[in-house]
Amino acid sequence: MPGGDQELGSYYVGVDVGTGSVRAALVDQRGILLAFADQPINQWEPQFNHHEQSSEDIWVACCIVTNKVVQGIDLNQIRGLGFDATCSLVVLDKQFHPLPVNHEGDSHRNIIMWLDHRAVNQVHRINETKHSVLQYVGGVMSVEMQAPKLLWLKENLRETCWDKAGHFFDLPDFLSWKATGVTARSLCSLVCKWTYSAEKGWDDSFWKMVGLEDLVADNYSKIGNQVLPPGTCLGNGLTPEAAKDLGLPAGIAVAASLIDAHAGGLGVIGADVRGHGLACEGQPVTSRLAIICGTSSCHMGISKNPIFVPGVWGPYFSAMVPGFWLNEGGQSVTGKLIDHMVQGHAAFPELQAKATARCQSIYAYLNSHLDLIKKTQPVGFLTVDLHVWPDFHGNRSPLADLTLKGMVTGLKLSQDLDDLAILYLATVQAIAFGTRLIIEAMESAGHSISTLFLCGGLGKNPLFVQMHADITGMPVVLSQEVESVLVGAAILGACASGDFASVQVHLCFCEV
Ligand SMILES: Nc1ncnc2c1ncn2[C@@H]1O[C@H](COP(=O)(O)OP(=O)(O)O)[C@@H](O)[C@H]1O
Ligand SMILES: O=C(CO)[C@H](O)[C@H](O)COP(=O)(O)O
Repeated sequence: MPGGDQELGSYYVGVDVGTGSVRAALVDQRGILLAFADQPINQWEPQFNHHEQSSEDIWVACCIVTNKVVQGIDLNQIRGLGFDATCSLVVLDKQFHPLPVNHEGDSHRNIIMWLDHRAVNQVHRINETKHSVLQYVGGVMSVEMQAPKLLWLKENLRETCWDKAGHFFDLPDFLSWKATGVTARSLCSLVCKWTYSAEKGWDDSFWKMVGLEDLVADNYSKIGNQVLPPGTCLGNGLTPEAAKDLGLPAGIAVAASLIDAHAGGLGVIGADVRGHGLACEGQPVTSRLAIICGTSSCHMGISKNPIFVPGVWGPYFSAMVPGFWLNEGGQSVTGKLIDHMVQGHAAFPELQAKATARCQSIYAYLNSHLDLIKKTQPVGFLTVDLHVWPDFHGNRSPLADLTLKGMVTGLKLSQDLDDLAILYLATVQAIAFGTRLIIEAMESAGHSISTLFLCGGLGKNPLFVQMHADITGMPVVLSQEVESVLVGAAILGACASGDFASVQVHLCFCEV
């Protein structure tokens, strides 16, 4: 965060709500992380492909982690707060109380998560309209976006949810509302998940054509009719009530939010890499692809002019870096797929026992086990006759086909730890090949990508990083600060405070 004229000793708090946990960090004016805390969050899967969370649970987790990271510091030094979160749909009634998004009527579960695929029929009908807004989501709307989920609620929970609803928020916007009482939405969420255009606003004809004309009738008050760029200071800042919950001073600046992948992208893509001897030094920022790898992977590439990439979301104007167009490729399950493959294997209990005995994570153990069994060949060759197709939850990009399923070929009768390690390797390789397909699609449409900037939980796995470098043939740059998504969130708070005019960041890097 260069160029600020703020006093030394100013701090910013970033809060990152991922799929599996909430994290907070205290960050100083150089972008250095001084304190970190995390807290797991609940998920419910009441039926196959229905994934739900609770906005109350998530707020409580935000409060726990924020209170922890500011312990022991002078609260007067905290100047700003920024949130990022997954793009899940939060439903509240007209008095801002949670409404159920399920047939059981459990209003605690008031979030349809981003990876929920209940609205298959609805998204199919939306895509059949071939409406022009679909050009800006790669030509095909994803079931993971908000319009199909809203239509599902209208068609399936009319009385218990739809008719009572007063506010539909993207999760990042719910958090900024909860902190400030301001219902303005971030340009990032509305552009990327709700079909809003930064240049033209809402398109009434789309909502009318898909059967959601009621949202137009009340001038979009339920889904947002005040839209602000990420990093804009909201209202009068942190309310006294939210300040008490979070353990922060009332009135500090709170920023309009970002979706989590976009915060990660912001945390790494504009980095000043001078002096580290990196191959990308001197190359334009548009040659960088930020990949944010957690439960899912998101591939964020920016351009000066709009680029239409079939099967890749966008182009979205100013949704991540102001003044640039964004294309967002993605794989719906990556970390979740690796966990699924490893935890479902017959040798998983043995793996857990052996990793625990060595005080290692299961992934560190598996990586060293692969090194043991690879003999003289490079580790990647262990999978010459075992292959995984990774679309266990459909394909987000570039095929944009939610009906696709996963596949494993080359299985044998044995199920020992060697087999588990090799299956894990094949899964990681399949995910990296998916990234390569996304890059190829982006390049055929006009992007020119030469370096990958990787962050998120999977960035902590050296095998995952190395396979991405080997399979794409591109250098992978990692931030020395592994929690880049949190740095992105804190940058928002720093901008909202007025201490910084831009969202650029200085970090240290190493190259794979
Ligand atoms: N140290 C690590 N080594 C290997 N994998 C890791 C490590 N830490 C996290 N992961 C993997 O990263 C994924 C979660 O990443 P994270 O960014 O925390 O997700 P989310 O933001 O979706 O909650 C999980 O699949 C987990 O197994
Ligand atoms: O759609 C997305 C971003 O546009 C993400 O996939 C979604 O927000 C989940 O993120 P994560 O895998 O980090 O939990």
